[in-house]
Amino acid sequence: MVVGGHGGNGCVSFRREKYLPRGPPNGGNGGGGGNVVFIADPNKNSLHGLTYRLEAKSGRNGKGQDMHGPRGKDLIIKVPAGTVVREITDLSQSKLGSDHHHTEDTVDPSDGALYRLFQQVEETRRLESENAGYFVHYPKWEDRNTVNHIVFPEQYQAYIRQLKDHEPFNIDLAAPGQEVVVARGGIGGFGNPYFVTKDESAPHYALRGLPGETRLLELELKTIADAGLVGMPNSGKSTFLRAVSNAQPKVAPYPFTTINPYVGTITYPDLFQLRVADIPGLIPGAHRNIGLGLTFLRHIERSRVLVFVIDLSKPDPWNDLEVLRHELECYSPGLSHRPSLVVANKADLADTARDNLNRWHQMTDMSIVPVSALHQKNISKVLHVLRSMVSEIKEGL
Ligand SMILES: Nc1nc2c(ncn2[C@@H]2O[C@H](COP(=O)(O)OP(=O)(O)OP(=O)(O)O)[C@@H](O)[C@H]2O)c(=O)[nH]1
Ligand SMILES: [Mg+2]
Repeated sequence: MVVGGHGGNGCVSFRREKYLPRGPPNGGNGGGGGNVVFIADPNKNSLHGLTYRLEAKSGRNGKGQDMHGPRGKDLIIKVPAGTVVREITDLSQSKLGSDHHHTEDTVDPSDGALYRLFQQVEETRRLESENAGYFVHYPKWEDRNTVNHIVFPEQYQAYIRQLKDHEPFNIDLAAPGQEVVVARGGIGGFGNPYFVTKDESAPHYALRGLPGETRLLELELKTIADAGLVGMPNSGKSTFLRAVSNAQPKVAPYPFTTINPYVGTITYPDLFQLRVADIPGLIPGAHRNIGLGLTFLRHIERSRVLVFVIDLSKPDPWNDLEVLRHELECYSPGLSHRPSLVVANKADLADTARDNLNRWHQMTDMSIVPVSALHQKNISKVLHVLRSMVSEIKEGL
């Protein structure tokens, strides 16, 4: 939930001087509330550490002697580049909620918590619209002031209109440095000098500040990588990423070691860099979300080149490639045709791997690069091919 800071109230006050007991009005305006701002930061890799309620500071109230209240401080939140921000106006629209699972890289409270948050937002909105107390009154003047005829300042009206009819967000913070105000701070109230007219030289009222915008947002990190490692669990994707990049994802001899995408950077000798995402393993049925498949498929969608990592020591490794392609295609038609290369891993496991490779070569003209990620054999061949593929795509953009 994001909440803009409350606007400070305007002040009702009059100048007091020794020989001038009822001086002109001099109440300051309230400061506007701070905004909640998201900014895409290329150095952030996950949404960890974000709290469920992000609230900017309120503006201060105006004071006598024409002292305007200072604006509330903005709350600036750095999110990873590639974060998609969606506003939830109706729980059934929630993309993540409907996947019935929760990953660590998304701010995605359990269904119950999500529902409660949603109710809170609705409640806040209701109170805002019912809160008719727009005015601050001079002490004991509540009953004497007649404010029904007062026309609100245009800025104030505009803010109220915008609170009522804003379009729900759906923003892709893809570009580093891109920023968006996700909840605006409320406008500050006007002090009593604003209401001076020729008939009313001493208004005994001022305007209250208005609440900031309150919104319920859903954040999803869609990793943008040059290449994504796509493979069955345990095929050696993480081992491969460790071998080629600065990243140190966990490697273990069992499936689903990797449960969150992990992005590593490969630096070539001439300092050219590529970002490679280690994506959790896919299994048959992933497009129906089996094995948390949908979350992982989303990350694949954002990789320019797909690197299929296939365990060459298993029987019929080519079947794995077909299963993976099928899952990609079912998730997003056309995805399986994205530029790709096949890394046949565990080529060091002698007998089966060599036979498999020979048979595979006979079956297809596709380029299949045998490697041993574990022993770092033939890795440079993959890096060479990968670089030329990515460069070609980038030049074409
Ligand atoms: N012999 C051999 N074993 C390998 C090779 N590459 C990876 N392994 C082993 O295979 C197992 C799985 O490796 P990981 O890198 O964790 O596999 P993964 O594809 O990331 O697995 P998930 O994260 O579960 O999807 C580990 O025990 C690795 O040591 C290789 O080239 N040769
Ligand atoms: Mg892994």
